[in-house]
Amino acid sequence: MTIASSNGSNYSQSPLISDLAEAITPRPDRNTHNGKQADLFSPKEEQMEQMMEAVRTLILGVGEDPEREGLLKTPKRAAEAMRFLTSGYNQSLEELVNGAIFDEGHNEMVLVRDINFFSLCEHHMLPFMGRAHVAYIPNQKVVGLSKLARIVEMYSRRLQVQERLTRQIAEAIQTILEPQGVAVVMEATHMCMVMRGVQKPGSWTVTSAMVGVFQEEHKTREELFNLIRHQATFI
Ligand SMILES: Nc1nc2c(ncn2[C@@H]2O[C@H](COP(=O)(O)OP(=O)(O)OP(=O)(O)O)[C@@H](O)[C@H]2O)c(=O)[nH]1
Ligand SMILES: [Zn+2]
Repeated sequence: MTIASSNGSNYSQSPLISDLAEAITPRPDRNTHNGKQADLFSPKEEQMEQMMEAVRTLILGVGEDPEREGLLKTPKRAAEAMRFLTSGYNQSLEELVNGAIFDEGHNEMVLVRDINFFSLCEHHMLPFMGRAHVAYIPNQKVVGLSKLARIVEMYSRRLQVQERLTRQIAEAIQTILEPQGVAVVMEATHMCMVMRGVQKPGSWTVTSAMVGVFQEEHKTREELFNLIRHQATFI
């Protein structure tokens, strides 16, 4: 059995080479200069301009003045922040794993507990955050431990619902390792339930996704939940 604990999110992200840019229809007025097609903006720059414009509209919408000194750079800052918070769209599982799969002949449970994550709920685009616990029972092959945290990071940095996020992490591990089983448990607090709406600070949502032996065997699930509950005293 292997247990690792992680505080997650301090590694750098992949460069932002945007797939999203392609999904946004180019604005002909921006691409035409003196009747000719001019490459004045790369898709990424154009997308950034559009996001900044949207933030200016929001600032106006709340009754503020986007020309006020303190708000002048806010559209740029907010657009860059949003890009970072959704940077998981620009990563792929293959790139992220980077071949770090090892044939160790290890067949006991591996658990990385307490992986911090931050995501955005797709309904309100407000943060939800908490801890992910990721376990699998190998079928000979193991993956580099940090890659489990990176998978959590990649799917978290998107517009999400917690249930889908939990399932996508489990499916990704199933895809890369074909293990005997995968379990993902996520505990999160949603700002859309805390700062607005029903306003319930202190509420935690727990979701799980169980695959293979974790789904089939009660004993294996029980072992997992004991390990998640167990407080580490050795660090
Ligand atoms: N299942 C699920 N629901 C979520 C998640 N994040 C936010 N929600 C919920 O999405 C629902 C959206 O409900 P709506 O009635 O369309 O929106 P709303 O009027 O803003 O809802 P309230 O939050 O109740 O004020 C709310 O119940 C949120 O709590 C999530 O990760 N999973
Ligand atoms: Zn929400």
